[in-house]
Amino acid sequence: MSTAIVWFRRDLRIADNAALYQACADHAGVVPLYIHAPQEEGSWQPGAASRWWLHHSLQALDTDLRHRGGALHLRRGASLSTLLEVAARTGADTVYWNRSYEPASIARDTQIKAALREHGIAVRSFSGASWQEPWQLTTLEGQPYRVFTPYWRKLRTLIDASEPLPAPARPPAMVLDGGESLGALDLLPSIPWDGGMREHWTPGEQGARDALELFADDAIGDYATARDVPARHGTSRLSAHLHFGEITPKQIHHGLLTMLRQRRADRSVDIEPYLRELGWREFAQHWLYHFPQVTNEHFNPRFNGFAWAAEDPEALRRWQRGRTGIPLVDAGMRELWHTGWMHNRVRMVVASFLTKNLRQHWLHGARWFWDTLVDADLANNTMGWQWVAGCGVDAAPYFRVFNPVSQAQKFDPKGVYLRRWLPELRDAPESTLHEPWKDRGLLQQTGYPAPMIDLGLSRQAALAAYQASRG
Ligand SMILES: Cc1cc2nc3c(=O)[nH]c(=O)nc-3n(C[C@H](O)[C@H](O)[C@H](O)COP(=O)(O)OP(=O)(O)OC[C@H]3O[C@@H](n4cnc5c(N)ncnc54)[C@H](O)[C@@H]3O)c2cc1C
Repeated sequence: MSTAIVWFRRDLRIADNAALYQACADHAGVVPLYIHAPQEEGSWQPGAASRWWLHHSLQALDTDLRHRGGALHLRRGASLSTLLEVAARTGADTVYWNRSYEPASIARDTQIKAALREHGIAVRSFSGASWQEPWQLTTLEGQPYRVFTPYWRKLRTLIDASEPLPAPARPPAMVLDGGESLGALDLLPSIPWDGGMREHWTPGEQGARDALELFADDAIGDYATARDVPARHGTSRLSAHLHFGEITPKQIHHGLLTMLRQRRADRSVDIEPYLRELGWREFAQHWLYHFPQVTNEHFNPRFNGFAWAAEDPEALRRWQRGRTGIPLVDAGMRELWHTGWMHNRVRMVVASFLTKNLRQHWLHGARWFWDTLVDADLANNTMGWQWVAGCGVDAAPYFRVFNPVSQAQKFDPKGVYLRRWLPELRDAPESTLHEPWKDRGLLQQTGYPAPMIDLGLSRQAALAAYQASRG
């Protein structure tokens, strides 16, 4: 009887899992294994919110495997020695995995593949949760893409809505004793600050499917406009599920079309704007694959001489806590703290405020997001921060400084989002809600802070710094 190990990593699902599917087809015994080895993720080890999600996602995967007569074998320690040990114990002759594309994972997996082969153990790796491998698309000149639109045009021609792989017909039924308990991985916070996350999220494959159904029922119809309204549940909220590989773009595409066919007499729903956003995710992976240094360095070297302000711990603290005195910035930062997620438009606004009005280096923001986002993703987060800061790929020009007041007036005119996250301003009249500093009495009564910085003057200072850095 031949035995294989399926090494789960960022693919915590059973359906549309090529590694699992193939291992179950080719081997009588299959050991589903997860190795907790955060030290192998370089300088970007998972933050607190990601660890919380991971705990629950592993639990969900284990439950699903148990329903099929298997169990997730949990270990911690170095991946290579653990794989060798589990292979020796079970007699496994092949290790299966789905690829991850972050620089540290690529380096580690290359090494592990070679070492396993030296030990006579075969390795079969499969495409991760993406439409294309990040190295597959190139420009006509054979170069990586640096502009999204042509990248997406090309990628779109390669995407079809074919059916994703089902769960394996013969499930992995091999149960090993002697692993770690989930609790022993120490992923949950010791102080219970995770109530808001529990309220908002259901990690795991079923949670991802439910989120997709909700999106198909409620929001896909007017996604193109509603996606910019932070008070609405107008986006799919699938980012963390995608990051942990609980669902794939292929499943989303096929699933949406199927659900729309089943539920709607009206066939006119256009899912293209949504697919395009998934394209940004893939563009980020492509970019990070070709330019791995960007996690810590400006992509545009012109910014190497930029005069970022000195690190200001007090300013950073006010931004992190949502006490800047600028309502949309504070609402977003508090949404993040409470739920582990922030609406995309508000992410752009808070990032612009930090990197332009406060002129703090984008890495300070990227690190905070890394620790607090349930969807913290090295490619997307790095691209998002560098894009807003102006130094990234296909980035917003530096002089585009988001004005948090006009953004709130445009996308949250009645202040529904602001009132939701800023209890101090819940009863503020619409006339002053967006600029509460215009009513000193309101600030005194409510304790909401005065703005920590003048938006107009700080914008001018940022633009002057940018001009100076260009020489
Ligand atoms: C400063 C900043 C930091 C960000 N950090 C992250 C991060 O760590 N992880 C993360 O997943 N996204 C990040 N984003 C991108 C985006 O904000 C989130 O993907 C989105 O808000 C997630 O919500 P959703 O799933 O409802 O999105 P939807 O609008 O439903 O989009 C569907 C999916 O498309 C992908 N997507 C959408 N917008 C983008 C984008 N701009 N760039 C890349 N992929 C995108 C995501 O996988 C998302 O789940 C960041 C954006 C900014 C401006």
